[in-house]
Amino acid sequence: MPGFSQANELKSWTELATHHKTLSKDIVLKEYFAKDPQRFEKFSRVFKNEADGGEILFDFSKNFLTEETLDLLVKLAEESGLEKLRNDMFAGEKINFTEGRAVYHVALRNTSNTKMEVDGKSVVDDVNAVLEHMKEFSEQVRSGEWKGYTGKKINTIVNIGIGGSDLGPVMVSEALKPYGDRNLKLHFVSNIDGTHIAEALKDSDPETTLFLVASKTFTTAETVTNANTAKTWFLKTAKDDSAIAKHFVALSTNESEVTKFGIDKKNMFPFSDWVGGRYSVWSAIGLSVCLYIGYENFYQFLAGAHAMDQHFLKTPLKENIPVIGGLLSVWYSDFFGAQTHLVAPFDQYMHRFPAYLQQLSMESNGKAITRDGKYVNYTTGPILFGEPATNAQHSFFQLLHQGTKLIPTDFILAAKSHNPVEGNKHQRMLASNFFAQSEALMLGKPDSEVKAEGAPEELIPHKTFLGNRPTTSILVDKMTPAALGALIAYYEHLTFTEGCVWNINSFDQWGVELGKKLAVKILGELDDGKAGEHDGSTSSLIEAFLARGKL
Ligand SMILES: O=P(O)(O)OC[C@H]1O[C@H](O)[C@H](O)[C@@H](O)[C@@H]1O
Repeated sequence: MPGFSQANELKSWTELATHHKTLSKDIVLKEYFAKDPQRFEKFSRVFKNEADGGEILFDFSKNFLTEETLDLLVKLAEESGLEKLRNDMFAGEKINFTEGRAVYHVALRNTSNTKMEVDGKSVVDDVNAVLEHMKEFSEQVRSGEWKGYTGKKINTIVNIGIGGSDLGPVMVSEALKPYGDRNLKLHFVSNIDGTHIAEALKDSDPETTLFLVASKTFTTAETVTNANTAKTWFLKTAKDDSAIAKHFVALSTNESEVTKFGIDKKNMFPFSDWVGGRYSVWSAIGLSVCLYIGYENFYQFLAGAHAMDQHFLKTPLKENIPVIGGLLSVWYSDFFGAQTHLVAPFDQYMHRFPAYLQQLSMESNGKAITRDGKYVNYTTGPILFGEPATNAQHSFFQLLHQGTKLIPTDFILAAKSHNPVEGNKHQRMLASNFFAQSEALMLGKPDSEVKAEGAPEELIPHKTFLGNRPTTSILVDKMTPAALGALIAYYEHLTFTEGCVWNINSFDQWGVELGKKLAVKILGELDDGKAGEHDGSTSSLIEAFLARGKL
């Protein structure tokens, strides 16, 4: 435990509160740029990705910060024990103390084969053995050497998993679609809503479909139910249980449940309990991605994340890109009263990125209890949301520009498009919006300008934009596997930094449990056809469902 309970007991927190009083009255971003021609240089950082030689430019200069702010925020990180907690994570210490586990997803992408241990035992060989198995298997499936039970090549992959066993694989395979094998059809089935599995099966042929049952625990009701439905569907045609081995593999930590389900141990891709669900795309859970983009690209994805890990581990805090991102988030949440964090990728392939980040951020830092068991005296994890731009501009950006809320926003763009159609015209239009949005959010539009344009007097307030809305712009060279790996790792370490300052355990998820238990109880009532003891609303709703939903 760190030497403090509540973050707002820290000296730097009090100093930040005093600093905030003056800065919040004074800061007008456009004026700060006018006053300081070096502002961009001071507050932007370039990440050099050793994995593929690419760069990612993080421009923090359109945020509410001065050199004093940054120094105080760095002091806050130091006082909160960020360096120790980070080093403990990289040393395999059990920093997820409520579950007695190490937090070691960084060991899954240890492409430099650095010594990494848990309980004094190296994990490097085990991690590499699973990667080797993934390589061999993905090459066999992609080449057609792996055959279905009637001797046909696999052309459809159905990943059955939910939460971290779904969001990472879907997001990454969508984001890296340009690297995908288009002869492989991918389906991701997560929802217990029968529609999800039914639609995937309608589109699949049992002779050529491979099911990946992805579940860390292998006890998640949705996944086990969907997997059993898939098995029944498959056996209806295949008839013989021995055919399962060619069509079902498991990605899990739970060997006994996997074998109980009927999947052979040799078709199981294991990982360890020190991999949290929302950090598991780097593990065997990423097999669908590996099958789709091929092992070399998957390995590059890991290497890009590893490069960001090394940056996070070794760079002084003031230059440390994810640390700055995390501290800014704390700054907005706890001193400016921001409730949200918007992430808008200017990249259609990244359309599931905000959904992925929602689990990463909100399952990690949606907590209110400090590491020593007290209720926090301040606000913690923001509500993260987002949609790809430019679409988002045409829906909810109105609220960003003229609403009453402060919404710290990240914009992400890759300079080089994978599809430079029409002589790159689309890309230039996309990029022009990326620049225009952050500029407009900062500059606003004063009433004098609206007036000068000849707007009628009564419309002037409606057409005026206050501006001074903060944004972080993230410019990637090209969205390669290594760049995406680094970008995800950036958000992971940003989330880590926030949780450390707030002194909460970012690595458990007890909050998900209650709903699951209640659902099991009510399922029994639905099976019996009668509502049990509930409040008036819940029993009436159950009765109404029973009356209307009869088959
Ligand atoms: O991979 P599984 O064990 O099936 O878990 C899937 C998901 O279920 C949960 O309820 C957790 O909140 C998630 O963190 C997890 O990713």
